[in-house]
Amino acid sequence: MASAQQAVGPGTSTPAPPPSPRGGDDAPREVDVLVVGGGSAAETAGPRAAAAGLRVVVVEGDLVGGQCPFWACVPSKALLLAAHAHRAAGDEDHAAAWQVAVDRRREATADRDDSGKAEGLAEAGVELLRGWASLERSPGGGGLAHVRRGGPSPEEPGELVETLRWRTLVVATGSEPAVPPVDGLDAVEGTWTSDEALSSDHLPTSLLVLGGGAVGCELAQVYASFGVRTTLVETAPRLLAAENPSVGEAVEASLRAAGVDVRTGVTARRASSGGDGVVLDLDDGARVEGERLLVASGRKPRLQCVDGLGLDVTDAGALATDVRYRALAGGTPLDDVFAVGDVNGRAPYTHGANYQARVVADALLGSPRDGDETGMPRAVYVEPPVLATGMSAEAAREAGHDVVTASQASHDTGRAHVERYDGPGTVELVVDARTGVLLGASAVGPEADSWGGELVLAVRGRLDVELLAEVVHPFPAWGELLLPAVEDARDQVRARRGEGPRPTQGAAAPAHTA
Ligand SMILES: Cc1cc2nc3c(=O)[nH]c(=O)nc-3n(C[C@H](O)[C@H](O)[C@H](O)COP(=O)(O)OP(=O)(O)OC[C@H]3O[C@@H](n4cnc5c(N)ncnc54)[C@H](O)[C@@H]3O)c2cc1C
Ligand SMILES: NC(=O)c1ccc[n+]([C@@H]2O[C@H](COP(=O)([O-])OP(=O)(O)OC[C@H]3O[C@@H](n4cnc5c(N)ncnc54)[C@H](O)[C@@H]3O)[C@@H](O)[C@H]2O)c1
Repeated sequence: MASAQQAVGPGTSTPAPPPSPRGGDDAPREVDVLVVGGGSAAETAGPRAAAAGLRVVVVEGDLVGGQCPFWACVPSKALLLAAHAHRAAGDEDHAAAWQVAVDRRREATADRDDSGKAEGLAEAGVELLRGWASLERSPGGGGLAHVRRGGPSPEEPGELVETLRWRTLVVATGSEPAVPPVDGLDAVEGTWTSDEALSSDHLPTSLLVLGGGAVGCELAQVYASFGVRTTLVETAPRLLAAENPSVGEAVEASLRAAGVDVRTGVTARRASSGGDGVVLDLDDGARVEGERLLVASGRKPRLQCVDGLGLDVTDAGALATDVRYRALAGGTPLDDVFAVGDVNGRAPYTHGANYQARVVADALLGSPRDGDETGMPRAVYVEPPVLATGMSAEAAREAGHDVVTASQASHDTGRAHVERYDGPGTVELVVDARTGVLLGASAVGPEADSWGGELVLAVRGRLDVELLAEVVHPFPAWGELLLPAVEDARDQVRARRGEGPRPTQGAAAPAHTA
């Protein structure tokens, strides 16, 4: 397997805030808040705590900013936008368009120069210490952090540069690609994780994508759009399998339209070198090949630095936390150890990390509160994009809700008529049949990542379909799509209550009329 990202960075602390005091000549420096991992979560929590006068140190072994700006969200979105534009232009010069995309990706990621991010922390009064941390916790609370520098990863951290004493610890170490149990995978040349797929300048002739989650779907659409013969293999019966089925169906149609050979309901069993480069044997007897194999089969939290702290770990391998993101030990929340972002596995998105970090910052400032992730959005930036929030219908039923669902095709509204949109996409609502409260929703359609924000608010606000049916959207905005589905759900809820549907005033206008 290709190596993970290289250790980068000048290898020095960013000089800004005054150094924290030492406890004595040889005693470690003391800090109020130690944040391990300088990604999205740290960039949110650190400055908030420092602004309140706390001595905050962020320890980062790689790039300040973490995954999102350099290896994940930003480069993937830069490539996706370039890919959508290239497809829309109908241009056949894939090599030239790929070069434009790579240039845009470089610009968007500042060529992986994190100095601006480091300066941002310094300006916010946060001390940055570059290196890999390993941790100890004292029986009475607080503990030590040993920071080593020069090695490529927490497993090979390099020389000890400093030991700090912390009062409160925020573990924000993110996640790394998980390697699936596929025979022979380790021995095969030409495998990529998303890191390589988002940093390579090379446009392969063919690509195998293992996994049909967000990474697999987004990157399959990117590479196929630039003429790469792309095959995607997914174990589940559909893509984005945790969402309502209409999501996976629409995304599959989009990927197929971009030329991706989508194979769902099959598992890769064996990988070997041969053919175009890499060969995968699937459990349905088929054999597929590609110049590169992108392993996009999930990520696992990075827990190396907390080895030995006795913290609880979930079945999914994440740090267990309570609703205030306090780490648990023996089932009990610790007041001096928090875990935020991908490392706790609760909401593995940049906005999830940022939200949790805001909640933790409030606790650090003496105003603890529970986090509430109801309505946490899940977006996938294929074209047309996906926006899902709250529970899928299946998850709601499993949680014990009596559910009604209602849907509306994205091409069946005035805006679609104006834009001549006849592509895939559906809005689907998941409503509690007893209360009429919107439990969840998914939307696939043009700009759904933007107008679907209204569904996030509705789920987070626990709004009911009676109220939602009174919300008026401007004509001809995409948001008008919601009304027919909302009215359908409302009428189903009324019927369940024995109220019967009430005729709707000015009911959903025929799709293509003003
Ligand atoms: C390909 C891809 C695309 C994505 N696209 C999106 C998207 O469009 N939108 C979205 O919301 N989310 C997206 N995500 C998810 C998003 O990137 C993560 O949820 C987010 O970056 C998590 O932030 P974090 O702060 O928890 O961790 P990270 O950003 O991973 O930061 C953790 C940091 O900790 C450091 N670290 C680890 N161990 C130690 C240690 N012992 N000592 C010192 N430092 C350490 C690491 O070097 C790393 O920099 C994407 C993910 C991938 C893989
Ligand atoms: N737009 C976004 O917000 C965005 C974009 C990309 C990634 N992310 C985040 O990054 C993380 C990782 O995403 P991901 O897509 O890698 O993981 P994922 O867990 O969402 O999806 C992995 C998929 O791989 C499949 N799979 C596993 N082993 C397989 C095998 N042997 N053969 C065939 N299929 C197999 C699984 O069934 C699953 O559907 C997630 O937390 C995701 O939310 C977010």
